[in-house]
Amino acid sequence: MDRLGRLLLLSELRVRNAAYDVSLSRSLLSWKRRVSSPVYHPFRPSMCHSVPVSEIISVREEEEENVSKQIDDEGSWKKIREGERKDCRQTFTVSYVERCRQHRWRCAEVTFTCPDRVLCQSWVSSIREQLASITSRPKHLLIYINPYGGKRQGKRIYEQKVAPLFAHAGILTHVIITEHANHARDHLRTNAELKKFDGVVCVGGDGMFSEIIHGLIWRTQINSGIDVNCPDETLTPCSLRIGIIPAGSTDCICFATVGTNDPVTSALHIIVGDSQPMDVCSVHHNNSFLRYSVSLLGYGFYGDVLTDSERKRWMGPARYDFSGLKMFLTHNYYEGTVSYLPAKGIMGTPRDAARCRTGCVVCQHNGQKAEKYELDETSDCESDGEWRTIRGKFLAINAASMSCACPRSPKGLSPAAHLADGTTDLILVRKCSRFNFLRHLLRHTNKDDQFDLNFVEVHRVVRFRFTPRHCQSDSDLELDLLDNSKSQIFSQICRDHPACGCAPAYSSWNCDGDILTHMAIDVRVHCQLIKLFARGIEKPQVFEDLSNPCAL
Ligand SMILES: CCCCCCCCCCCCC/C=C/[C@@H](O)[C@H](COP(=O)(O)O)NC(=O)CCCCCCCCCCCCCCC
Ligand SMILES: Nc1ncnc2c1ncn2[C@@H]1O[C@H](COP(=O)(O)OP(=O)(O)O)[C@@H](O)[C@H]1O
Ligand SMILES: [Ca+2]
Repeated sequence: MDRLGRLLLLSELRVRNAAYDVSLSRSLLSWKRRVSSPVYHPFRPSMCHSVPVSEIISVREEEEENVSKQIDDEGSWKKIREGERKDCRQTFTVSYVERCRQHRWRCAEVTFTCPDRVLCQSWVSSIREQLASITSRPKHLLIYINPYGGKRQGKRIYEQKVAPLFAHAGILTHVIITEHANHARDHLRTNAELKKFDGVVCVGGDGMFSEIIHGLIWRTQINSGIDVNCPDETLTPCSLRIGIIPAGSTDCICFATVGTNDPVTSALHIIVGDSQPMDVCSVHHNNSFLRYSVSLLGYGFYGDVLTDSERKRWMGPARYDFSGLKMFLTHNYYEGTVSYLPAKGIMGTPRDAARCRTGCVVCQHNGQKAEKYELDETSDCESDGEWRTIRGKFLAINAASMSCACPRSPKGLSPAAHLADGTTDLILVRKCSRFNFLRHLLRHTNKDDQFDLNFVEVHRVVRFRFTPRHCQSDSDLELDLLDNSKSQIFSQICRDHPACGCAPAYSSWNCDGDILTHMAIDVRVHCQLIKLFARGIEKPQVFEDLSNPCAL
């Protein structure tokens, strides 16, 4: 009955036949073992537990079987029908989030036995009331499943691991199994009745997530009358949150926002109604819109790996390792010009030791700053800054709008990048020996700093442009994918015959796992344009007991 954490209910109930003092406040459900002597028992299992109300999944009432029976006149047990005995003991079971190793969440349960039915109902209705007052929880979700993503397990993962949890939490779902590429994107753009839903969930990989954001962002801009072809437009943030059930090959967006690629953990973050804002880059070519990106925009190495791996989809996720090794050995470099606008007046640098974690203050600070710039039309943050230009030969040009942590590289391409700070980390890897490039790559997998090498530089930017060296005229810029792949095939042959001395002129951009059809691009970061059902990676709970009010 109050907002100050005072108790709504306090009763003596039983858990596994032991007496507990159970209390409910607006924020916490706690149960503490009653002890006759205050002597400390070092070997007794933890006697006090508490669960934030925000992490309760559901509560259900059930009659306790053995107490609802009684011996009849002939001396045998008979079951009593509901309502026959007012004092029959009742139980209620609370399902809640339990944290396991490596950021995994599981659904745990505790059953409380009440001395009578009235008290049991009072507990169940009080907990339900508290849950109903959490307005951030989704009630109706639109779900897209890519049956061909990753190891082709999307449908099975959803049906076996996720659907039962959503049903348990009372979430209604509308499920669409995609029949072709861009099915989800086009459905979101035009057909989906979005007003009916509190969120969209994709079951698949980064490519599938990309489809969802393209559908949602496009629809939101059209509804607000925004010209998506103009790179200088301020985009309208999407109101619907997006959930990711990982069932793809890299799943870096899920890994970098949750800390693990685990369908149950993701489903639980959706159920509890988490919200994590995220930056989105818009990619334009000559004032026409190409794509959005949230994780990696990579030219050179990662572009070539993706182009090569697309032909090996049948290999599943292993295609990236195979093509990665092949492109490492091929060792192509590309000439071009990169211009960028450094992020000014923001907190954080790409070489920070601190990481973007749940409730990140850097994201909050920079997010508020970006919002202020957008409200104040007289100050244009971009004209305040100064463009810088770098010309050179690069093995890789990567823009990481977030860490891009994934199981292959748990710290990611840019370990200190932030999910929602309105910037992207531009990483330039200049032409170097194979040995040095390997050193750089290996450092993605160990504690050493992958930027601490004299052929690597990294800049935190809000906008950048790239022009490949041989792209001087418009017709060159419009080289299509076919020409590009042809040039790669010929250059591959030339590479194999060093006498020719011809190196490939062009790579392609890998945009969140999609190949772009143009090389000359203009990229701008839009701070916190979308929201996910996630909370960022949680900091390890070292002093868990101290944060537990029962322990104090
Ligand atoms: C020697 C080991 C080097 C390991 C280097 C690992 C760096 C990994 C950084 C990964 C960044 C991933 C960014 C996300 C990209 C995704 O959007 C996108 C699409 O994902 P989806 O298929 O789930 O839809 N995925 C990708 O573009 C895949 C990129 C994966 C690159 C793997 C590269 C492996 C490199 C292996 C080099 C081997 C050299 C060995 C020499 C002895
Ligand atoms: N039913 C479908 N058939 C074929 N391709 C699809 C289908 N649904 C989605 N796609 C496409 O498959 C691509 C890869 O999907 P994704 O779920 O990211 O898996 P992966 O991580 O293995 O690449 C995406 O670009 C998406 O557009
Ligand atoms: Ca960012």
